[in-house]
Amino acid sequence: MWQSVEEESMAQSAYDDNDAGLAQVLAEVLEEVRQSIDRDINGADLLHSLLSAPWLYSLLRVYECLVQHSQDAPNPYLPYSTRLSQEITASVRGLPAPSSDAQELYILLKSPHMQALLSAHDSVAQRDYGPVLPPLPDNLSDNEEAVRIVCLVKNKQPLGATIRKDEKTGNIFIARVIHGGLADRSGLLNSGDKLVEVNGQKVRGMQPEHVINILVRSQGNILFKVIPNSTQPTNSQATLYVRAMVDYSPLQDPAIPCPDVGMAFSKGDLLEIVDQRDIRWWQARKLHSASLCCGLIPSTNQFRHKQRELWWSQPYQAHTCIRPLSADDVGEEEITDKIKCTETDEEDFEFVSEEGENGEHMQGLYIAGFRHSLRVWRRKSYSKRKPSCYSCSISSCHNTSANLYEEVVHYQRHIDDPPRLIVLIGPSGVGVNELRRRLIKINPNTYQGPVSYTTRPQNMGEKNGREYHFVTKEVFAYMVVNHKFYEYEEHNGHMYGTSLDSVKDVLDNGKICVIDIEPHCIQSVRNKMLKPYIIYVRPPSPEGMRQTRKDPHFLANRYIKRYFHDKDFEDIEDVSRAMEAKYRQFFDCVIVNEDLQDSCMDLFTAIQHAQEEPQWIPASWFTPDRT
Ligand SMILES: Nc1ncnc2c1ncn2[C@@H]1O[C@H](COP(=O)(O)OP(=O)(O)OP(=O)(O)O)[C@@H](O)[C@H]1O
Repeated sequence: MWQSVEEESMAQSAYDDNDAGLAQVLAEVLEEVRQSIDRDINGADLLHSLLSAPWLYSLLRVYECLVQHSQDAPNPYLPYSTRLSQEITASVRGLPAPSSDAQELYILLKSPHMQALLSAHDSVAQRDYGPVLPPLPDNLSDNEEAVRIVCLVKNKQPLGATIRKDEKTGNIFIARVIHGGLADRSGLLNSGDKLVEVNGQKVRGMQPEHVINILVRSQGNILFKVIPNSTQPTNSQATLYVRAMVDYSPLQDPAIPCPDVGMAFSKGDLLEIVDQRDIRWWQARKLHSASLCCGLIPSTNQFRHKQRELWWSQPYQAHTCIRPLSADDVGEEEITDKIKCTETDEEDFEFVSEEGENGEHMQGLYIAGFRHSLRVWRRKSYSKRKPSCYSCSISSCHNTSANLYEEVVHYQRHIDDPPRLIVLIGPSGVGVNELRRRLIKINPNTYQGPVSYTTRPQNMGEKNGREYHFVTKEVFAYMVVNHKFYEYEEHNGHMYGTSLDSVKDVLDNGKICVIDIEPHCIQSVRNKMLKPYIIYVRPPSPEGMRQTRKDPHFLANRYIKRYFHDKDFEDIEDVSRAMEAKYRQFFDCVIVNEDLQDSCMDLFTAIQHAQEEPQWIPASWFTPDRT
């Protein structure tokens, strides 16, 4: 704190002035009177004897003690900041040699405008801005002891609670209080509380819609009379973090008890589940979302409910926010399931069942592709391909995962852990190979690809274990049957495959293994050992592709190169859209490959991020035993 020399001396004198006692003043007056006696002034003698009287000095000492005490001890009745200011000034006064900063603080706090400001603050802070509750009615009978009167001030936020009606008794209950909502934050309304009155109107026997109308029409304060639920279930379960595996929209879910408090989410969203007390409907919020208020999401029990076929046989009925609930309604058997994505799509089913099936089945189902060796085939195959996962509608692709959610944990790779596997995915032609190739070329000591297996004969100049592991058909078949490959296929009568062990070899050598795979192979590499970080390479718009892919060409077959055509760009965009719709829940990162240099930088940054910063990974990959 800076202070001029002049200010400093003023501060010192102000401090000294306040310190001068009355005794000093009296001593000076006494001296004056003594001089008056010498000058023979009438009455001076009398005044001198009066002022020198010991009792006067005793009185003065008592007075000074009282003054000192009142200055040192802050007034307990003063409001907080004024009192604090007094405490500080008293402490400074008590210092034998206060520093210049302490003196400046003293002057500041003693200045009239600062005291006025503190006083204004205290008077505002002391004012009660809460609503004034009306007095309790006098005529409350003895058996109404447990009644709670709750007054909430209506604002633009929803109440954050739902109600239900017990059809047998006509009673209205608070069905659910949403975490982070107005009712929850008040702490005064709980699920199971019986609603007796709203704004003086008895609600028993009313339809829930009618009660809602009363609430909607109310202005300002809303007065609830409730009988608290004495058996409040405690939320003992810890917060659960999950990744959504499907898209969900409460507005299209006929089974949700109240679509208005439902929370929509998309595949890949990270959700924080804060309340699982209701076995069918959990309360969750999206991670990194600005809103603290939770929403209802279907629980995994709801999803797996055995009666879900029942729902499909029933006509769709739009639900209002308030659903009358009969006593029977609470029975689990009555609740119908509603997750649209449980619908079995034959083609889709075929697609996911691939994992874990035996080799022959896999072969018959799907032709995997090796981007680095057989991309020609894949490009051709898009145009020939029958409607499959790439072209089916988004809704029919909901069944990619058998689960609604995947539990996740925040994971920070330990320095001694092997690097995470880096997986690149993208529609053929988007530039996955180009990016991977450049990454490895720039830093071959850090990045490496796995060596694949093949049954084709070894060419001149090739070395076993460098270009390929050259194996017999029998060995290859044995490896297929034993699920050694995460990807394999036949080309020109020869088999090609990449094994999980080849990937592990690279990782065990401390290098970052970078692979590019077809998306349907994701599940083959998603495991605890490899902890893959999946990067999706997305094409820019067709116009962006056109601008950046003027010169590049791709191999139209093994020997002939051809330039991209407009149709290629449209195809790439279509395939990309379908791929994302089906698999985006598995993507950890998305890179739009427009400018090649920028994309290389993005890829490099993403890989660094994956290896060095905390990431959400499936809980099943986590090893808790590391300290
Ligand atoms: N951002 C880019 N700008 C310009 N050209 C690019 C870009 N990305 C890739 N290319 C070029 O596009 C062509 C196709 O790229 P690449 O072979 O990597 O595709 P791919 O996704 O691996 O598909 P496939 O597996 O079918 O080959 C190559 O000639 C490559 O150099």
